[in-house]
Parts: sequence; structure tokens; C-alpha cells
Amino acid sequence: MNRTNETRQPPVGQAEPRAGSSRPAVIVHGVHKAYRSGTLDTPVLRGVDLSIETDQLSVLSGPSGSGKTTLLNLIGCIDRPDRGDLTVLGQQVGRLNDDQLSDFRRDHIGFVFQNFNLLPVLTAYENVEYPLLLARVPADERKRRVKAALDQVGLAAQMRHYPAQLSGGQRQRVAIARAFVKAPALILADEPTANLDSENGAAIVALMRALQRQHNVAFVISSHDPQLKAHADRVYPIRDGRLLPPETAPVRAETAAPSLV
Ligand SMILES: Nc1ncnc2c1ncn2[C@@H]1O[C@H](COP(=O)(O)OP(=O)(O)OP(=O)(O)O)[C@@H](O)[C@H]1O
Repeated sequence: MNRTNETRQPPVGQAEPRAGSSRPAVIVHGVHKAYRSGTLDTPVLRGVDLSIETDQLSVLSGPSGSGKTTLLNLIGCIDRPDRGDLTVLGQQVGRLNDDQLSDFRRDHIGFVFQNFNLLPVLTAYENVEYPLLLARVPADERKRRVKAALDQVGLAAQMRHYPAQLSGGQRQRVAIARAFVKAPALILADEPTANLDSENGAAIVALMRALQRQHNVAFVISSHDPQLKAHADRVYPIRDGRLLPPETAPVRAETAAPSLV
């Protein structure tokens, strides 16, 4: 038997080791998803096949209702497909039970949301610290990592501010720091610029682009923001629950990473 051709799976609930892994970050195979309302099933994803490379910024793009968030939720292990399977960071997630799935999500995936989803009673510092508390990271290490993350998004001076004391763009920076602080191999962002004006949106796009390069993570973003699509390595167009052929990034002059402070 030729063992080199065997598909090796990491232990249940663990992601592939990051360094040297040449596998795609995400493989979606034959995925269908419908939402049920009463006796009526509304199909949303109708057989999606997709492979997302590590170390790239990828955008899922399509009109409202095309299924972007549904697909992002499946990749993020927030929901399960009706049919088909997903391999995320080398782990076939359909093999995980609900507890294992939520541990996998917590340990390996960072999330950024359209509405920021910060806890209003916690300061910027405490919001970023929260995932490290859940992961039982020791206090000294927590402090070092939270400060570094806030520094990277340019919010060191506002660390004691509550979300209500921050602008929309600053809140999204806190949310991005929170997503990066655990150094996940995969970050998912659902319409991260939709609630921002174009200037703040452009700054957030530049920040995500710079952080993706700096941290070598797979960054998957659902968006119809043309600024985001213009900065993506790969754009995956979705229409009516089906994927069209991917668009490669337009050739453009390489811009230096912006200063984050
Ligand atoms: N929990 C749910 N129950 C029932 N229908 C849902 C649910 N979530 C989404 N849908 C429906 O599924 C379809 C796809 O929704 P989805 O949020 O994935 O689209 P989207 O491309 O992200 O849209 P948008 O850009 O507006 O966020 C929509 O018609 C939506 O109404």
C-alpha cells in the first residue's frame, strides 16, 4: 500500500500544524444548506465547492441574500451544512461533535463582525483580553499580547475607553485586535466595512491587509465593498447560492503596509 497517498487527519479537534503546511486553509466540498421555515425549505447554498489558500486575503462577494454569510458561518464552524463537507485547517469539521466544534472554533478561528460585537461593559483592553481569559492564558502573557494587539491597530492610547466612547472605525479596530490576539490561523470577517463611512472603511481595509501579511493568516471576508475586493488576493463571486469562477486579484502597484500606530 502506498502510504504517501493516505489522507492524514490531525487528531480530532486540532488544527494542522501551521508552519510548512501546504494544504489549503479551507476546503468546501459539495456543500448544500437550506433554511427551514415551517414546512418550507429555502435553499441558500446549492452545491458549493471552494478551496481557500493559507496566507491569502480572500473575499466572498455577491449581492445581498446570495449566501455569503451562510457560507462564512459554515467555514467558521458556527453552523453545519445539510450536505457536503468542510475541511478547515486540516480538520474535517463534520467529524466533530458540538462541544469539539465549539472548542475548535474558539482555539483556531478569529471573527470580525459588521456590528463589531464588542461587550459594552468592558473597556477596549478588556474586550481584547476576553478570548485570552477564556483560553486561560496566564496574566503576564495576556497583558503582553493585549497591549501588542492594541498597539498594532493603533489604539494603545484608547485602551481604557469603553466601546461607547469610541468611533465606529475605532470599535472595528478593537474587534480586529480581539480577532488577532489569539494568533489564529484563520480569521473570518462578515461585512467588516459595511457600517463605516468610506474613509474609515478604507482605513480598516488597509489595516486588515497589513495585518494579514504581517501575521500570515488566512483571512476570509464576506463583502461587496469594492475597496475590499480591490485589495484581495482572490475574490470568490457567489450568485444565488452558487460559486462562479474565482477572480484573481487585479495586477496593481504594490503598496507599502501602512503605519498602524
Ligand atoms: N437563520 C435564517 N433563517 C431563515 N433564512 C435565513 C436565515 N439566515 C439567512 N437566511 C436567508 O438566506 C439567504 C442568504 O442569506 P445570507 O445572510 O447568507 O446572505 P448574504 O449574501 O450574506 O446577504 P447580505 O449581504 O445581505 O448579508 C437570504 O435569503 C436570507 O434571508
